[in-house]
Amino acid sequence: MNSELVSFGDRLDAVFAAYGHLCVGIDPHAGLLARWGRPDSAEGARELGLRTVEAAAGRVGIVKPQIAFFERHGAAGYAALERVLREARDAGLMVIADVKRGDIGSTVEAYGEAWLRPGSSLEADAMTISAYQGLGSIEQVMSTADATGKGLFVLAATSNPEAAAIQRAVLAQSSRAGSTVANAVTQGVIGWNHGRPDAATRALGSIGVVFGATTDLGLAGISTDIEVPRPGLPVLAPGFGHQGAQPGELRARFGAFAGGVIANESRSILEAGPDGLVDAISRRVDEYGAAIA
Ligand SMILES: O=C(O)c1cc(=O)[nH]c(=O)n1[C@@H]1O[C@H](COP(=O)(O)O)[C@@H](O)[C@H]1O
Repeated sequence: MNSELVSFGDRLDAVFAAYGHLCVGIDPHAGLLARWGRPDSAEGARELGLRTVEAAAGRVGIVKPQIAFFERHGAAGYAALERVLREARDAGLMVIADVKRGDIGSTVEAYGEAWLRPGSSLEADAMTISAYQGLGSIEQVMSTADATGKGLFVLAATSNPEAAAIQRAVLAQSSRAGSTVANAVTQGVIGWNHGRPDAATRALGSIGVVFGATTDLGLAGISTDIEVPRPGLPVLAPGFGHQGAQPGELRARFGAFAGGVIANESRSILEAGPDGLVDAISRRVDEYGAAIA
C-alpha cells in the first residue's frame, strides 16, 4: 500500500470515533417511495437517495445504498445511483455499495473495478461480496481493496433465516474441516487481515464480514467470546430495526466483535419520510451511542 493512502480500516475507525456505529441504508422500495409521495421510478429513487444523503451528512458516518432498488430501473436507475454515490462521497459519507457480487476470480476483479476503483462512476468505499465460489476467488480483489484504501464485506452469517441451511453446514474437507461455512469465511477474513504486513499497527482491518443482527452467531458456529487477533474485524450488521433486532442488544449479540459493528437500518429510518428523517436518524444515533458505550 502506498504510504500516504489511508486504509479502509483506519477510515472506518475514524468514522466510529466521530459519528458512532449507525449506517443508514438507502433502499428505495416501491412502498417507501409511495409513502414519500415520490414516483416508483429512477427519479423517485434518486430523490429518496439524495434526501437521505442530505439528512445523513454530518449526523452519521456511513450510508449503504442497496443497488437492487436502483438496478430495477435499468440504465436510468444506474444514472440515479451514480449521482447518489457521488453526492454521498462528496458530503464526506463513507459509502458501502450493497452489490453482493461473487464469481470466478477474474470476473470478481471486474466487479472490484466497477465499485471500488478510484475514479469509477460507481466508486464506493466498500462493497458487499459473496465467497460462495471460495475465498480464493476473492483474494485478488481483497488485495486490490487493501492497495487502494477500499473495503469489502464478505457474507458470512446473514440475517435471513433461510440462510442457515447453507451457512451452518459443516465443511468436510479443507484446512477448516469441521467448521461451519459461516465460521470458515469469518476465520478466513480474520486471517487475511492479520496476515497484512501492517496488521499489528491497525485498529481495524479493511476486509470485513456480514453478520445479521438477527442471527444466532453461536448456532452459526461463530464464537463471540474469542480474542480476535489484531486488527479488529469490521462487521456489517443489517437486521436492526425493521427485521427486529434492537440497538440495546448489540453488545450481547456481537460480544468480542461489538467494537467493529456497523449497525445498518434501512426501512425503519426511511419510513419516517422526508420530513421525519433527520429526527429518526438523530434518535438512532443516540440509541447506538448508548448501546456501544
Ligand atoms: O449485506 C447486506 O446489507 C444484508 C445482509 C443481510 O444478511 N441481511 C440484509 O438485510 N442485508 C441488507 O440490509 C438491508 C436491510 O434493510 P432493512 O431490513 O430495511 O433495515 C437490505 O438492503 C438488505 O439487502
